[in-house]
Amino acid sequence: MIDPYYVSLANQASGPALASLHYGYPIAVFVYYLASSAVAVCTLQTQSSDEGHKRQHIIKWIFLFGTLSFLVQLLTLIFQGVVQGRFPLEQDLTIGLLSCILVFGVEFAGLSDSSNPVWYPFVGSLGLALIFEPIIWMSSLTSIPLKPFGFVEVFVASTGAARYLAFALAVGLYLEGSWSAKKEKGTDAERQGLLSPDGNKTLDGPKADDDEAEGEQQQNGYGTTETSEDESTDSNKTASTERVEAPWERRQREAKEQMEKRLKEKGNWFTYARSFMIFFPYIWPVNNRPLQIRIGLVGLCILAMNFVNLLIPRQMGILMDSLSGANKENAWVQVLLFGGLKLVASEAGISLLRQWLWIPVEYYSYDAISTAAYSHVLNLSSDFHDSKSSSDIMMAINSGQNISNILDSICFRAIPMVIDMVVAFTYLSITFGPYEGFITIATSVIFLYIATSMIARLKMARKGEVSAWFEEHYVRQAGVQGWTTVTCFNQTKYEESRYSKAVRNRVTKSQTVQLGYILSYAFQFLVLLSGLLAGAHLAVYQVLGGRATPGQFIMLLTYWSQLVSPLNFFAGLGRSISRDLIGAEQLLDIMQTKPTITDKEGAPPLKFDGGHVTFDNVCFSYDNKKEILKNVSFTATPGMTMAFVGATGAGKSTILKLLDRFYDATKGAIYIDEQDIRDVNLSSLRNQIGVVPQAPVLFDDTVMNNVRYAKLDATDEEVYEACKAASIHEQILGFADGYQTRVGERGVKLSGGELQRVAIARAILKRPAIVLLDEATSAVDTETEHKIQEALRRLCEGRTTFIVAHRLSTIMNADRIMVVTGGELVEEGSHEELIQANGKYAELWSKQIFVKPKDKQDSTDDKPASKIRKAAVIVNDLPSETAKLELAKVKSTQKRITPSGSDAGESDDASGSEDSEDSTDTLVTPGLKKEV
Ligand SMILES: Nc1ncnc2c1ncn2[C@@H]1O[C@H](COP(=O)(O)OP(=O)(O)OP(=O)(O)O)[C@@H](O)[C@H]1O
Repeated sequence: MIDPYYVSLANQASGPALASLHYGYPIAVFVYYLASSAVAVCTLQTQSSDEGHKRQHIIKWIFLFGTLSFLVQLLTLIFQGVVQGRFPLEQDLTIGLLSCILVFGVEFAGLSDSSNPVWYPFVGSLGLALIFEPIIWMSSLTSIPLKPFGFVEVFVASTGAARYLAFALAVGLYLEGSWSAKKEKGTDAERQGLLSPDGNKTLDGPKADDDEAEGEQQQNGYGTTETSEDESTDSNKTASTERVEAPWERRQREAKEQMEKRLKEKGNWFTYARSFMIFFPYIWPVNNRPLQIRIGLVGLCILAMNFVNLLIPRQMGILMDSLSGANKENAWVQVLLFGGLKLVASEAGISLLRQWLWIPVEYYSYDAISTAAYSHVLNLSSDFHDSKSSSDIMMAINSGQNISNILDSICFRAIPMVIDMVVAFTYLSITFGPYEGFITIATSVIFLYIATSMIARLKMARKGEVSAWFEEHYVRQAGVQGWTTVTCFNQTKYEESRYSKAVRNRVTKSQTVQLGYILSYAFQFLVLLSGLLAGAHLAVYQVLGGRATPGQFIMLLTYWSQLVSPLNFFAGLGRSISRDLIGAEQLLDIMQTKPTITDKEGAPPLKFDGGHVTFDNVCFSYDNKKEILKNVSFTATPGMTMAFVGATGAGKSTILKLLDRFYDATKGAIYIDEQDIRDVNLSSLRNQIGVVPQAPVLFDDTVMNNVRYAKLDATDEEVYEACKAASIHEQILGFADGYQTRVGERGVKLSGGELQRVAIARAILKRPAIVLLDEATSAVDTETEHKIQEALRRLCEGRTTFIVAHRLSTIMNADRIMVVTGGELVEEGSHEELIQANGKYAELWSKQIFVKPKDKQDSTDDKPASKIRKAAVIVNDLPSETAKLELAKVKSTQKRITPSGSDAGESDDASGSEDSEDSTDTLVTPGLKKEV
């Protein structure tokens, strides 16, 4: 048997065909491996959740064996070279073997790192090896005369043959494993009945098993009593020790899940990346020719920079040679050229030009993305804003920067760096021969491999650090924000110790991470240093042999120093792109969300004609599951005041939200002056509606600007008039800076009553045609309430008004009162009519007017009367005369309906109301339409 390597050893010049085979073999395997792995990653095959191949372990060791066999052959070659004094060794063969060690070593590492690899890159590499190796043998046999075998030759030949057999075995094992896995799958599926025991149709085999297991778990889990005590204790333990997910972790997890979900939907990275094309008009200045020209020039600058990066080390070499006399160049001219090149490459050269060209483009995209995202968010509907926290939305809008970062990383850093590296590799290979090129590539590959795996290992530690950092931040923020609570409960010491613990925790974690990074950098540096030393030795060897000049040696060193930063950059590129993608994903998610409340195409503006409002069989659900409003129908004539009362959560505020089109009815329709509000222009509808919400939110601005927000072009006089009408003018003048007083965040510097009156002033300034009051008089004292009612009376005068109220005394004069229960209108009528009807409203009314009968009964013996009276005042704010009158009405109605006067509590209530007489305050006049 003749081994090709032996034959090659025997011949220094193996011919161009064999030489190209020696180079071509590892290159073909490596290119195939890289390309097929890239395809596997891009088409998401690496994310498969199948079980790993059962022969993976053994195939992995075969790869290691193959790698070692190349190493053994190389060592034998060196050994033989030393013994026979044949140096330099045959270049093609040596580099071929070195490259094979590198390529199969990388594949071995890849196989070791993944528990469920995509197989075709590995199996295909083995297939290529099985094709190439016999061709190399044949080629050697035909191009080289045979020589007799010695021990070394037999050893080398056996090693090659063993590798070939091992590779063939690996392919066989792979095929056998896949085939038997398929068979098992089939058998499992065949063994499964068409119906599972619980009657559900069985899905595919393993999944069905899982489902069954899950089913069993469920049977023994929630809702059963069979769990043993130990188990339940264990599960309790787990629940109590489970760490609560921090908001930032949740945000990141959700964005990552969203990204993975979308990736799966899209099927591969290419279509996934295409969904980001939505941002294209914000990144590429579509209609801006000057900016487009700038982008073109930036591209030229990048290419020029690549060229200068190539020239500088070369020029340095030439300068050195001119100094040492190795060439005949004028050293002065060369040093000038060198200086010129350095200047061109410096921050004051091409870089300056590139940045100057780029700045307007960069700000164009920031401007375009941020404004578009902000405007999109403002135009999204209530369902979106209800489902997202404001901080999440804020973060997403800021994520526009992430998209620019990705482009910046790829276009301005990755591509030029790849060009730099390819040029360096080619230039070094040409100047110092292919060995030097090989050393450069090998060092780069090993460096990248080590750096990326170290970064991956540090990921957990880094996550812990970020988590600790956020915790520190939250503890600090909670302490400062909740200072009043901390001080009231005298917990300063507790907060101090909590904070110092959080800081200590963070510092410890940061130290671990920092140490990890330092060690990782040291290790990466060692790899680069080894490569540099190997390359430098080789170069020295070449210089001493007269095949290169000292200047070229200097050039080599300069190139190496230029390689370090691209390599570091590439090691972290994957991580930074995936981080930016997660950020961009949040923005993409928002930009792809369509508003649910939109104008119909060509919707006309609302033609207002008095404010006739009709709800026609309106049904509504927030989540399409629970029905919140059920067949709500009513009509409000122009100028009418309509009140909604009922238990909390009954759906009162929802009715107002539908009218203002924060949501659309799921069934039925709402008409204003006989126009379906869905058919008119949204802006014109909202122009006609003024809302005074339960908890008005003011901007952190002056009182003047806050009121003027309702009508941006209102004069100061108009604002004063509105504030006078809202009975707040005098009070504002009493503030330190009058109308220029800042109200603080969300209006915290104003009292509840002031806040509500400013909100009313705003609504008055807007002069709406329809007024919506959602609990506009809650949580204020009687005196203030009186003022607010006064203001409201002016606001509602002559306008169709809808009021939601819990304190019935504030709406008893409304034209029509609707009682809402569980999303349905159960009663309607005026106050008098509803009392007469003695239904739900009368029940609510008597509860409010007769003030806590049960408490009173329970407590009369052991509680001081003053306390009882105080409790009464809070709810029953009718004056004694009115209270007596109302009481008489309710009592007479009850007597009429239940002549026996069966409810003893009611009569007790009556006496209770007597008690409250002297405690009731001045008349709270709702004063809307009717006087009591
Ligand atoms: N944005 C929302 N998403 C989902 N459900 C909601 C939303 N807003 C309100 N709900 C639910 O709808 C129901 C009715 O709410 P609504 O605010 O209309 O009640 P309400 O009668 O005005 O109560 P209250 O008197 O306490 O203000 C409640 O069960 C509430 O939990």
